Amino acid sequence: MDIKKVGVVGAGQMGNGIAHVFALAGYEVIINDISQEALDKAIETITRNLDRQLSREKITADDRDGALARISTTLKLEELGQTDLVIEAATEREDVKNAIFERLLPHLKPETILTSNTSSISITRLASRTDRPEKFMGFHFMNPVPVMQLVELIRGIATDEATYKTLLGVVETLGKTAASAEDFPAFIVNRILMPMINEAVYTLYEGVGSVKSIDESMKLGANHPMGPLELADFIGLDTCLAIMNVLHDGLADTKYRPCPLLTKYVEAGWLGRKTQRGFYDYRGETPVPTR
Ligand SMILES: CC(=O)CC(=O)SCCNC(=O)CCNC(=O)[C@H](O)C(C)(C)COP(=O)(O)OP(=O)(O)OC[C@H]1O[C@@H](n2cnc3c(N)ncnc32)[C@H](O)[C@@H]1OP(=O)(O)O
Ligand SMILES: NC(=O)C1=CN([C@@H]2O[C@H](COP(=O)(O)OP(=O)(O)OC[C@H]3O[C@@H](n4cnc5c(N)ncnc54)[C@H](OP(=O)(O)O)[C@@H]3O)[C@@H](O)[C@H]2O)C=CC1
Repeated sequence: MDIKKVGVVGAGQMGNGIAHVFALAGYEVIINDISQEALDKAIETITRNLDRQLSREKITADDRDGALARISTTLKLEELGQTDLVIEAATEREDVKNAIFERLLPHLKPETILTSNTSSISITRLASRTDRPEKFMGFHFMNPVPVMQLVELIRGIATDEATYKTLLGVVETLGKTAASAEDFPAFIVNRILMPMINEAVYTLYEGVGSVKSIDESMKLGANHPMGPLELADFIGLDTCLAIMNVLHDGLADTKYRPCPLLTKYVEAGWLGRKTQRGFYDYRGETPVPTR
């Protein structure tokens, strides 16, 4: 199938990154969100990140202007009706995603491929609630999308070969690398990454180390580009907790139990960078550890 027009649902950090890379690769992109403020912020962020790529000579001014001209935004989900591919990148909650698909489906062309950027939720279960499980896939980008090379492709039990091949081709046009993962809780990257982050939170909770010493240890001792707590703040603590809950429920093993301290931060609304407070406080000039 020839993909030209792409719809992105959810204008958060993943939605804006996904819109950015598709527009830069020449696709027409329409972004939907429930909040006008989120849509405005997404355009602002995309512009800033394109400018950054321009200043580092990764792209030309024409590339930047072309990409921005190919992106539009809407509060009306039905305006995604004429797209060839939809990527749902809204909040990591199954009820939110199901409600989006339910409202969107009556407006979609029958041949449109429907995907979710979910970090952890069963693709088979999400697909089964739609009218096109054979044209439904997990399309999992990594954060920050313009920088990270990997895209995980997750086939549900009913996904057909044509859909998989189309998305493989799309990943190639983005200049990224696809890895196939089976449809089990949190797929590959988060099955491995999230228990590490959760363990870092336990290490903090049990007083083995401070925020600073835990992050420094993993950066300088294991060569990670970010410490695990800094990375958790970057991903979003609500998303980290949601993924741990999917692992815990889906694999029924106590080794995946979310750390109570992670739960407490989420209960406080301290979700990391996106709310300016998490394991670090980002409200000043430089991030300050909160413990
Ligand atoms: C939760 C899930 O479901 C799955 C996930 O995504 S898990 C999260 C996966 N992501 C990670 O693990 C990220 C780990 N962190 C990193 O790799 C790095 O810290 C980082 C790439 C984010 C930043 O790197 P850094 O060296 O500290 O910062 P910085 O020098 O500003 O940026 C590095 C490059 O990326 C570019 N960049 C950073 N963010 C960018 C963005 N949002 N858009 C465009 N370019 C960006 C910079 O321009 C810079 O480019 P050059 O190499 O050409 O100079
Ligand atoms: N953060 C990460 O590192 C990664 C996240 N993901 C996945 O991507 C998805 C999005 O995550 P992320 O971008 O971080 O989350 P954010 O919280 O940054 O953004 C989510 C956006 O979706 C919006 N939204 C909520 N409900 C709806 C709806 N019904 N219709 C349209 N938009 C809606 C939110 O609006 P509002 O704020 O008003 O609620 C918000 O703007 C999740 O499934 C997550 O698991 C995948 C890879 C990496």
